[in-house]
Amino acid sequence: MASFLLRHNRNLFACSLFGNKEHFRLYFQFRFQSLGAAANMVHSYSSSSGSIRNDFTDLTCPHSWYPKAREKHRRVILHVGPTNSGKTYHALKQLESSASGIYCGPLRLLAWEIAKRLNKVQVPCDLITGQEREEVDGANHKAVTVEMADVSADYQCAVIDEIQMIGCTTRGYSFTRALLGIAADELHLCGDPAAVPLIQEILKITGDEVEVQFYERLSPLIPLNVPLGSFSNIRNGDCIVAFSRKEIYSLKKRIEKEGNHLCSVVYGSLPPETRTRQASMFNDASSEFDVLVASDAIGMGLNLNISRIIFSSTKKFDGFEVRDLTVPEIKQIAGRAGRYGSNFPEGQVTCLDEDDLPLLHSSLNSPSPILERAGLLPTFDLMYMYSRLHPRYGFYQILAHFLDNAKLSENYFIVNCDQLLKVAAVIDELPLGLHEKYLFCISPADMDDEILSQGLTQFAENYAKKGLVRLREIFTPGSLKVPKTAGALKELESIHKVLDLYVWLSFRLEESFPDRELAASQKAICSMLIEEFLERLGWQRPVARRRLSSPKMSSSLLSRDVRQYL
Ligand SMILES: Nc1ncnc2c1ncn2[C@@H]1O[C@H](COP(=O)(O)OP(=O)(O)OP(=O)(O)O)[C@@H](O)[C@H]1O
Ligand SMILES: [Mg+2]
Repeated sequence: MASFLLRHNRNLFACSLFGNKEHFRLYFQFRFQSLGAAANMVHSYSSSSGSIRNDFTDLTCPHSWYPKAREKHRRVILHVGPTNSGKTYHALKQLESSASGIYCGPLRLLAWEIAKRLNKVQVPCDLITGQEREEVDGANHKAVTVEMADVSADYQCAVIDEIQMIGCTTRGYSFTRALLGIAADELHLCGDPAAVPLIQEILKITGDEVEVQFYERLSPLIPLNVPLGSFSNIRNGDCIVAFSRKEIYSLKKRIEKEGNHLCSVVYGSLPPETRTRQASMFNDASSEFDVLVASDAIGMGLNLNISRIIFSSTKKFDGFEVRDLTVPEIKQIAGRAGRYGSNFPEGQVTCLDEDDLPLLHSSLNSPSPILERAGLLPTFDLMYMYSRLHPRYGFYQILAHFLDNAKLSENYFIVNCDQLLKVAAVIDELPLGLHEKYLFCISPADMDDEILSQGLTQFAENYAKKGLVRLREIFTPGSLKVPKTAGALKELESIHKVLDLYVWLSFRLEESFPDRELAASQKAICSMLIEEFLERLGWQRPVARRRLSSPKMSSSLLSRDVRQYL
């Protein structure tokens, strides 16, 4: 029975994640309600049109996918205003004082920050992300990344942070799911005022009660009229923002060569635990790492001890083209300077290049464009029901059909599914059930990363062959080394992502990916080696400040296939 369900149920990971019978029971209840809701939707569609039956691509009523939330009359409070205006702070106050609750954030770093904060004020809080599960005794609260929001549980209070990400072209659907699906008496949404009209429009149909609270910035943010000038003008508390790994490392080297500062670095593809430690070192006034070089990975909600943001450029490559930063991007990033309660009561913002100043100034003075639509992805249940009508279709065809034929109301768009389609194209020939294919497709695998794509393919192939994937089949004995070049560093980051993917799969297909602990320990070694590289890079003070010593590695290396990249 259990293995059957593993093969067919998208939300089962919630059961293996929370792992008890009660959740199993709730899960079934939810699942059948959900299927029932979708079936009703189909029925009403066919009866109203008379001609089209079983149109599972009708996504015009996504609120009806979440019957548990629809049973509630939710009080929804929108906390909106500029960055650093106390939006999250006020929502968290409500969460802290509630008997049970959930915080959903866009970043693992934010979920970690909130879990730590709640536990510190004696509100036991679990931390759940796609790859972590830290349970605290007696916890009735959870801090999660938004993808992990549990729409089958009942909460007194819920917070969805950075709600404007509902318009994100890739992750928007997770925010929509949380917005429509979380069954809470009180739902607090924090973010940019640009999201207000859309949220109000979407929630008109749910019967929820919506109120809006506006906030003002708590400490001043001053756009400077002059660029940085010489690197000798860098000072304690500065954060330089750059948009490529190469530039981040070159800036770190350049600043450290001047001899007065040490730089922490934070960027998206660093292991999250490394990012957290780098950010903590920078935040710690007693540490020697007093300057931060970061990508826009710092741009959301984080509270860092930054006095001045310096944009190395106001253009970035977004995967398709080099384009100007948008108004919300500039405001979010600049908003990290001079956080209320930090070491710097006033924030400043400038650029390296004088030519970038006009865009910086105009963006800081402009409102973000009003959000028009929220992201959506067809649920697994809908795709499953559609697949039963077309048993010969692979997952790729099913997904492509939904993308081409989905009917949407004007408040929604279907998110960019390029990554899902890339994975589907690779695994569709394997003898896997639809749910298993779906899982591999939504896993955190960037198919443009060659090592990661190869890791995912090997996991899927081994799983299809034997139903069991031992990490040692993918990794062979050997030794990971401290990278010596930027290229080797990038490869180690990718290896970390392969291990991360194993851990992610182990939470969803628990019996088939049994080596979670081994994968987690290898991830930790990767992070330590990367951190060692970061410490060795650039100018160093003579005193060893190493906080982490690399353990002797006995075994664990990538198999021949992946090792060729080392
Ligand atoms: N009333 C308050 N008393 C004490 N500290 C506060 C108060 N309001 C906000 N803060 C602190 O100010 C900082 C910024 O607040 P918060 O993170 O809530 O801002 P925000 O509006 O959510 O910003 P962002 O848009 O960047 O997420 C945080 O460190 C928070 O703890
Ligand atoms: Mg916030």
